[in-house]
Amino acid sequence: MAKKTKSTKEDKPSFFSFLKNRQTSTLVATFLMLFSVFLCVAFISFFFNWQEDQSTLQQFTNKAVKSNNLLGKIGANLSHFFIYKGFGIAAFIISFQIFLVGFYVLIKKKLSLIITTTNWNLFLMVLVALSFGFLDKKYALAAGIIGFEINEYLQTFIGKTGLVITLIFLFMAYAIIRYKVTFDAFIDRLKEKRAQRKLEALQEESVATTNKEDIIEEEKSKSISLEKEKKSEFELSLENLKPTISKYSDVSSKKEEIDKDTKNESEIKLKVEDKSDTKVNSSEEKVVAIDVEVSKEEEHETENLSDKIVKDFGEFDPTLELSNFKFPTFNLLKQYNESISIDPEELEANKNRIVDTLKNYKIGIDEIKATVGPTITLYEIVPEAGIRISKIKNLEDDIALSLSALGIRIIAPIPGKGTIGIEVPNKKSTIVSMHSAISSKKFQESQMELPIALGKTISNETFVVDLAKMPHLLMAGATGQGKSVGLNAVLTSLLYKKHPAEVKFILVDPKKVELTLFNKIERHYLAKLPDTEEAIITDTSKVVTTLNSLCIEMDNRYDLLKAAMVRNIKEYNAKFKKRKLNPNDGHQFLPYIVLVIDEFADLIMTAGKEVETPIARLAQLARAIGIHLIVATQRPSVNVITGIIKANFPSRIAFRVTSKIDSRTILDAPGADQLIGRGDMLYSGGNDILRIQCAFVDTPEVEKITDFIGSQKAYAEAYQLPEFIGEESGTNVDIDIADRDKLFREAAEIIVTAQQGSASLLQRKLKLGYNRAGRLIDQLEAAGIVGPFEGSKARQVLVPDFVALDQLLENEKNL
Ligand SMILES: Nc1ncnc2c1ncn2[C@@H]1O[C@H](COP(=O)(O)OP(=O)(O)OP(=O)(O)O)[C@@H](O)[C@H]1O
Repeated sequence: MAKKTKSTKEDKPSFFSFLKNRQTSTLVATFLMLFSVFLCVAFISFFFNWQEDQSTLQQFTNKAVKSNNLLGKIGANLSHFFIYKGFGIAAFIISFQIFLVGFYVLIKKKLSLIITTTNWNLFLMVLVALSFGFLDKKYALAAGIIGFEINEYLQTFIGKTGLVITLIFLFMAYAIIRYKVTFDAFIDRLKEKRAQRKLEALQEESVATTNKEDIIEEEKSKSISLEKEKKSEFELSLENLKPTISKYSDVSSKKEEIDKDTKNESEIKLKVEDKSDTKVNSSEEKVVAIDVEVSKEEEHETENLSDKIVKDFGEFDPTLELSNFKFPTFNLLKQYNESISIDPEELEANKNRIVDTLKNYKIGIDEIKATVGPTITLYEIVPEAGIRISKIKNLEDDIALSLSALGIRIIAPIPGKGTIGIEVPNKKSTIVSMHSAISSKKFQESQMELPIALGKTISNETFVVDLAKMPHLLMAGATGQGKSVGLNAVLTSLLYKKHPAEVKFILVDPKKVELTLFNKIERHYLAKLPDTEEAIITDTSKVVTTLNSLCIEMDNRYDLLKAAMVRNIKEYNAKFKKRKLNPNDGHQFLPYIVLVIDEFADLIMTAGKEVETPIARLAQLARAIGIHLIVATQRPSVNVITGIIKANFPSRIAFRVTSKIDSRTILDAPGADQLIGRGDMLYSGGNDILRIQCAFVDTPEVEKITDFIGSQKAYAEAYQLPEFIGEESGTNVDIDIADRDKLFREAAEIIVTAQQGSASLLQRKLKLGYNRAGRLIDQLEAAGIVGPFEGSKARQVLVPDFVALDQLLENEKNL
């Protein structure tokens, strides 16, 4: 059937079947090619003579009229028809196409190809005519009437710009569809050129190292593959009607050709590899190719979870809850006239007295220099050569007596200077205001953790110390010498520098009146025990509970530090801010806690060891976890400031005391008995003793500051300290299993896991109120899971693991 159809098709005489005859086809081809030459010549001649020939066009048959066109009247008329009336310059494409058709016929190209190229060239001709028509009218001949008219027509519809865009599109469409010009092809061509250049360069070098051969090989394969692509593209454009399979077979055959061609190029490599086979030159070493496999780099994450959280949410900001908190302003503090008045007469008189007195003891002076401070003037003496300092030191009291002035202190020698200092009080002392201390650059710019502006030194410099470094402070002084003012100066400094989120105070004030003003800032800055009304502690029994609670807080904080694997609160908070500690594991930002105890002697008198033990424990251990103690006392006797306390309070402040013994108790040195009072103090930070005039802050100023802070938005409640259950709350009563808390099992597991029997742990982990956590601990004790109450220490856990816990609870049920 198929066969039949085929034969009928073949039998039907085709329009172009005469071309099958080789003679006719050659004839037609020659005619077409010559005709195209004829047209081309006529067209060229037309451009030079068209104006003169215009009149001859109508008189085609008139022999008398001659045409200037090289090809006579026929040439002129044909040119007029194709160029003037037709497509202008683009008419040359017709001449070219006719030549091409003739050529294709001659070489027996397929008819389909002839038709396709003809169509494309006609399309191109219209496009070119259109483009020329776009030019000015004076170039009308370039576009021909058809080009011009189509142009005019289109311009009325899409305007000039529209036409330009359309033309660009049509030209691109022509190039893309006909020649397959694509962006990829363009890139490939560039690559091909580059590869070719590299190949040439490498060949020039002709260094036969294996490495380079590989590169050449690579480049070659690249160039081959590119060439392949190029060839196949070319095939496609010419024979785009060919079935795909034939195209592939072509490519493979071409590949072989290419391989042959490129054989020379790969000569360098072949030489190296063939060495062993040919054995032409035995002296040449055998090169064994080595296949190097580079192990893949392990992938690494550039950021961990905490970095990601910090990136997304920023660092943790502890001040966020009270982000609008405003620090107290300077104008809340009173300003005094603080310019130190130097009275030359006074200076001269004092100098003479010093010189005369020393002369009495046969001590000659080489030099004397005076430094005037706010309360005292320091006279620095350089004794004559040969005078032993110990002599002056021994005469200290006598000299002071001879100078017959209150508050004289002799420093022999001034540490690090080799001079002798004699401090003589000024007749007119100057008040050092808290304003000047707080507003000083030194304080404002300090980067300390807990900066305190204590006052001014003899050289009138603001004295700023870091409480966090102290780490605890002992303050002593007889009544009315400026202790309370000193405490207020410490607290005020911290209020001016630290956000409520960063520091919390626990204030113990047995006198009940000194620190009451700070009640106003309870929810900002104070810490207190749960379920207590007043944050400021005035009751001795509560002091004991608070101290023990603080010990629990200390233990809890140490646990947190341990879990966070850091050594101190600063590192811990930095880690927490960087979101490296998970709040779900109980981690939280830890504020510094400053415990201030006024009238410590009173406490020791009433509570004795009960107070001393936790204070000593805190003083010994609390520095790393941000709990700092400031203890003030009127009576610095040895039974108040015991050895164990003294040992843990390296920083001490002594206001004026009544006896040398007291001075020795507090400072381990005399001098405090020689002070003049009213804030005149000695500060010992370990080795040196400095004389400082304490900054003066009056009660109305403190009131203004606390009012200023108190009027601002506060936290919902004061900072909660962990509850401490006194011994009396420990229970031995058996609690009925049925009455147990629902969370009993969970609580037991937490306690066993942590191996630490504390109510605060349960509070944290189970998010419970203190009372419920306390009850749970009682129940756990009754069940024999935790041991009895042990004071400030966490209870012992009696069950080592879950297996033992399960067993214990199972046994209970069977009872
Ligand atoms: N730094 C100072 N500058 C000037 N005057 C001061 C200074 N410190 C204290 N004073 C004066 O001394 C008086 C008593 O001070 P303060 O109340 O601090 O004494 P105190 O040691 O606390 O006494 P007490 O132990 O009896 O409470 C103040 O009212 C003030 O006039």
